[in-house]
Amino acid sequence: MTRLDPFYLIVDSADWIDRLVPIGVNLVQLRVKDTPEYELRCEIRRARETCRRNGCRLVVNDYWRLAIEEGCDFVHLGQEDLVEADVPAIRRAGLSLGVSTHDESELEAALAAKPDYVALGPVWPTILKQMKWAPQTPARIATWKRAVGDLPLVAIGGVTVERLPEVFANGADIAAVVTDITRNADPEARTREWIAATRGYVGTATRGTPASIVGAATPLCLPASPPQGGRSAASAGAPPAPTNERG
Ligand SMILES: Cc1ncc(COP(=O)(O)OP(=O)(O)O)c(N)n1
Ligand SMILES: Cc1ncsc1CCOP(=O)(O)O
Repeated sequence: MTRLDPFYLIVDSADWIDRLVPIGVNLVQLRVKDTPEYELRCEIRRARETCRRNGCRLVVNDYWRLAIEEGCDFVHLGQEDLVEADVPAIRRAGLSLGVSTHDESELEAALAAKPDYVALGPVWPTILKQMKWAPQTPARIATWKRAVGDLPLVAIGGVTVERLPEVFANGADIAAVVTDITRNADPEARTREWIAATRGYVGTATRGTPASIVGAATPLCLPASPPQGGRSAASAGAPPAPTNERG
């Protein structure tokens, strides 16, 4: 069991990971949308190598098959992804699992999958994406923490450095962030602020397998270009990938 860092950065490219992880990020999610598989595989591979070099845990959002194939050790699934995913296969491959929740029935479904963390969101309004759910409010973090007990609880949605004391005071173990960093005028400086503001909360969340023991190094991809014959070099010789790689 390793500790999950209380600062959980979520970004949409390996470029962001190259830029921010070396500053001292210990837990990062690659959340890429609407990208062809060959590019995704390259993004995951680059992200994984940067994280490996910097001792950072990499969580791959949605694409659990690619995460397994690329030797990653942590995936995040939303509720729809969870229904479609082969959770036993994820576990057999040794990956840890985080799951999104927005209401009680989703929490029940998430807990049934025996995840390594549960995420609650959006705690505050978010500008990242349209949400079907009203903001949960910080008080709801406390309700969720009572329900999940020792399981690490991630608070997500509208979280800023200034809101961190409220996030942790209500029982979250981990605060996840996108736009407070990526849309800041100085993302590097904001990342440093996040790191400083979360150090006092290190040591509460402990699920997951050490990154260092999972997956072997594989070559990085060349800059994204469509593979010959529609398959990436990494897939050549491997069994045909399912048409829908999304977890
Ligand atoms: C830590 C964390 N929490 C929640 C989410 C949202 O996941 P999901 O519900 O699958 O929505 P998308 O990210 O796919 O838009 C997350 N990615 N990470
Ligand atoms: C992906 C996601 N799921 C719940 S809230 C959210 C967005 C988080 O982004 P931000 O930190 O910018 O509000």
